[in-house]
Amino acid sequence: MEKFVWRVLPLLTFFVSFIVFFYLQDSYRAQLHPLVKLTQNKCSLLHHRHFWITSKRIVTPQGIISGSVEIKEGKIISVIEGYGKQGNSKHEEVIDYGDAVVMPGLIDVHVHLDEPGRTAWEGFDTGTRAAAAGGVTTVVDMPLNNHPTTVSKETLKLKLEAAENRIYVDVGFWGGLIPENALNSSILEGLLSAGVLGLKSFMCPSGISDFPMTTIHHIKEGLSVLAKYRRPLYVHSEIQQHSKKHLELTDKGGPRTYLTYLHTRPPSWEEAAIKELVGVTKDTRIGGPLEGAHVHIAHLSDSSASLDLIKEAKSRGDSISVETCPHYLAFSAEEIPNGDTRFKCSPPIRDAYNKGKLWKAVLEGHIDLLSSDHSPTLPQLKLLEEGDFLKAWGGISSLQFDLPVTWSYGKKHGLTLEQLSLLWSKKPATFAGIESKGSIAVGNHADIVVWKPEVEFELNEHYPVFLKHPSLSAYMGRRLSGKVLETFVRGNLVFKKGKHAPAACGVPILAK
Ligand SMILES: NC(=O)NC(NC(N)=O)C(=O)[O-]
Ligand SMILES: [Zn+2]
Ligand SMILES: [Zn+2]
Repeated sequence: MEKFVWRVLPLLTFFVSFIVFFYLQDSYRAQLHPLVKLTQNKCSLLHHRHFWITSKRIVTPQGIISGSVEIKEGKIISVIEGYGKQGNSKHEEVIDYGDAVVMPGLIDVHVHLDEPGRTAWEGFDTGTRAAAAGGVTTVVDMPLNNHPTTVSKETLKLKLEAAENRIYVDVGFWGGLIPENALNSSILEGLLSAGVLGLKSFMCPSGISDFPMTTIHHIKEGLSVLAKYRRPLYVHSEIQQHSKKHLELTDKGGPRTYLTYLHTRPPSWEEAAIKELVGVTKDTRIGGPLEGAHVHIAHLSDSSASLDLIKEAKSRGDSISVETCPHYLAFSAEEIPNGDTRFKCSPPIRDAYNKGKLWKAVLEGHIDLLSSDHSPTLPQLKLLEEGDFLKAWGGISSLQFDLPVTWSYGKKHGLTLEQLSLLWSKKPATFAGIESKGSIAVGNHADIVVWKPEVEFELNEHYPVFLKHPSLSAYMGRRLSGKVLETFVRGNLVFKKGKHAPAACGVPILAK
């Protein structure tokens, strides 16, 4: 027995010290170099910091090439022609994507993440996981629906605290322009100095009590501060045109009928707002009193008079731009089923004729960029059971599907991959002032989506949707083409084959 103990004991001691040594070494490393450990092991599903991506279809500012992109420490350091080729720095890992499309990650500048305060509606964690799964590598968060709203440097700080270690893609922030801060330039300057990328205001009630609407007078005040910072004003451009009495008279068959809702918010609301705005944007021209300021029209739905006003202002040299959203390009009023409040948004989805004209404007370059206006809520506030279009929350949930939806509907209208990339990456980057993103070019962040435009899938209950409330999305049940395979944010592989990287390593983007 004693002999046996003497034989086993050294072996046992060896094993125990072996385990203790590795345990201690690991925790020692973790304490000394937490960032190094995080970067190498958790931020990315790929453990290389210097590698190549090669594909037969890479969307670059010079067109689609068959070639390779070299990525080092989160940045693009070279782009060369020739599938499978490596430049001077050979011997690095090469990821071969064959004929899958390699494109700049999408930049969605109009997203309501609702945190802090209404995390039950969405949140930084769920919203940015959904973004990563959809090839969206940057989102810019709206200043409302979160509580409190982002209208001062103090409330921006709450946003930043809530976002810490919880964002899977990079996130910028819009600040809110409301009557209170419009009349107090020191609050606005504080908010802009704290790093919001620009301001957002509403010309009609926002549906959120601590985000009151602004008149054109407040907007002028806001623009004079923004001119100094050379940052844009983002405007929900609708002005209420008639009384409640009038709304009742135009009731087209009760609150469950989509036409009833459509008639409560006619295109004349958008036209009235844009008319007032272009009266002010003339001062943004070079040499004008508001030079440096810029007005951006949120979610344009009317492709007639409103669009003409914007085109005229642009041709006169005003600093103005406009976006529309996938839901105005995918759906038309005629096809919205009675009571299906998933489709309620403001301004409303209009008829098929309007949609056709909107596509034409997109393809001809009159609409500068696309954004989701992802604005979820709780299922009970969407009134899915009741189906009351007048009382339900207005907002469409779509963040994860920006790419396949735009592609599926756009390709029928002749949308090219280069146009898709301009509308979803380059133009939004320029508008938001984040020039280090938005294109596959040397020196830029390696924010990349790898996807297969030809692969079709059905958005059914088996599809992995990462949004907080998948059932709210108007796209559920649709068959789409364009499957996202992998997403890189600053060289970190944050999403692959339905899985996210273990740690949320997105960073806040603050203007300087
Ligand atoms: N409070 C909101 O989120 N409003 C949004 N609602 C929509 N679009 O229906 C918006 O951007 O106007
Ligand atoms: Zn809006
Ligand atoms: Zn919105």
